[in-house]
Amino acid sequence: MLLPGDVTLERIKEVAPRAIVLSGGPNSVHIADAPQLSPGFFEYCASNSIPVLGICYGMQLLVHALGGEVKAADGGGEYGRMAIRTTQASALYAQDTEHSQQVWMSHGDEAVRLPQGFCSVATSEQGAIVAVECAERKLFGLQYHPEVMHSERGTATLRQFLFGIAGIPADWKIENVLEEEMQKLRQTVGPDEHVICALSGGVDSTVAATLVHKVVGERLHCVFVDNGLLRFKEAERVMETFEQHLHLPVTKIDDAERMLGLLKGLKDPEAKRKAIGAEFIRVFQEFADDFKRQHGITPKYLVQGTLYPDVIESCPPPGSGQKHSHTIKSHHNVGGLPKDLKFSLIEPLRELFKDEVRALGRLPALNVPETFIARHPFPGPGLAVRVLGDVTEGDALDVLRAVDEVFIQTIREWGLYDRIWQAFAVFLPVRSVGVQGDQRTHSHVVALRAVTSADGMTADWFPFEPAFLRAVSTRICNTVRSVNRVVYDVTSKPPGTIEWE
Ligand SMILES: Nc1ncnc2c1ncn2[C@@H]1O[C@H](COP(=O)(O)OP(=O)(O)OP(=O)(O)O)[C@@H](O)[C@H]1O
Ligand SMILES: O=c1[nH]c(=O)c2[nH+]cn([C@@H]3O[C@H](COP(=O)(O)O)[C@@H](O)[C@H]3O)c2[nH]1
Ligand SMILES: NC(=O)CC[C@H](N)C(=O)O
Ligand SMILES: [Mg+2]
Repeated sequence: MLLPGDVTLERIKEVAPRAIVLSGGPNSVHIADAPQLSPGFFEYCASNSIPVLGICYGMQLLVHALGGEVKAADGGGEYGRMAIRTTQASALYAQDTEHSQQVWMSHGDEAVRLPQGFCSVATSEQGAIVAVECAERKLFGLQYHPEVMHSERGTATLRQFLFGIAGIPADWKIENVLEEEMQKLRQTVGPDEHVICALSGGVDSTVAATLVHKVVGERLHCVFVDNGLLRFKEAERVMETFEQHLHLPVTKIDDAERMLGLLKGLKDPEAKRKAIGAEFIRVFQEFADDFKRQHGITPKYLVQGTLYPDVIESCPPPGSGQKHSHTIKSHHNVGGLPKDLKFSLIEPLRELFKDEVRALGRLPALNVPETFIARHPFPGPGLAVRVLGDVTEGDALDVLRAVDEVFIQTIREWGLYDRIWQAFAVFLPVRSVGVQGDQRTHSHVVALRAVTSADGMTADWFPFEPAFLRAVSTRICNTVRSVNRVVYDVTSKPPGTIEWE
């Protein structure tokens, strides 16, 4: 169960957890209204023998609250890949002292002095204390992020905490999620009510639509929006794939002209995201109004394939109690929704991560075709977050479509598509000088990005062979004549994000 950072001890007692994980967060323990542990927290955990694991900010909070010292790191912090090694036997690492691994970091503060009874059990390459414990009181802290796939032994460490130290049974199953979500739907949607599904051709909305269809049948109406921000021939390809593989009725709505009109002159990434989110909803609203005119009934519900990362990165919804998290970017389907939304949202995947959604879709009960499941994610705001600045300026969208197509086709030809989480091109608002056919050119620069990830929360750049990069760059400059320079993005997340805006 997820509880907000300012949860009261009374609420924790009601929930009666068998273990507590204190998560990371953007704050520093020294900031006046940073989240704190409620009075009596440690006494409650000790008297009920509840193990506590603090991760990143959570570890800093444990150290600070129990009398240790946390300071801004001298070297500026650690972001992305870092090597760590254990320094002594510990419960958290199951007494394994020969333990070194690559982990993912994202912090500017560090513990420099530990509370009484605690010891440091691992340090980073840069010398930071990165794992601490007071095994006797079952208190543990990790400065790095064991929950992300790029932390090599992170899952093993979490398993040791939950199943070894806390003794919790491992009984979470994706089959149960399917059953629970279908049950919720049966209770929510009345027998004569109609439902619209925002369907993009991506993994999430396809799995969501298939799940909802199992419950509401032909009262589900899928809407695919061509917002003018799709990739090369994407609208045709998506409609064709739907027809061949997914036997659900889908209406395609062409909204390109209106969407691009709204984006004209917008440069700020958040302004663009908000405009796109609002326009998506306007299209669904118009579809609902048309439906009412034709059938005399207004669809009340809107299904979206929203995932938990979309919620984490977007503006925390009012009333969610998550006042301590930062808006990284407003995903069009969460933070980009207008305030006067007339639909009730149905988001069966809202608490899941992409790897879990893929597992859900592959369950025999849903049996979503692999062509949807294996697709790279593509964001709803589409190429608008890949053309930096005003997307309507010049030929940016067309150039980007052409480059992206060459990049993806080359990846497929080299047999790399399934080894990459997501790959795409970015149009930069700069020009560079080149020479082609002995002539001077002053042309576009594009960046290529390809990353590995499990859930989009963290990512690493994909290590293409030099021969691939050489081939793809030559092919791009030869076929897309207005591009004379190609660069490859070698930034992990953090410190970057996957998309550039
Ligand atoms: N072009 C579109 N038309 C209709 N709905 C869309 C469109 N693009 C996005 N959406 C809605 O917004 C949601 C979030 O988009 P997102 O890209 O995260 O998910 P997805 O497209 O379903 O899956 P993926 O992440 O694999 O691309 C979708 O699940 C869908 O409900
Ligand atoms: O539907 C979406 N609407 C959005 O507004 C949005 N923004 C980012 N993304 C996708 O989310 C994942 C993480 O992206 P970032 O590292 O760029 O935040 C990556 O897979 C991104 O492509 C979005 N998907
Ligand atoms: N990821 C985190 O929890 C970061 C904690 C804190 N904001 C820091 O930068 O050190
Ligand atoms: Mg998508």
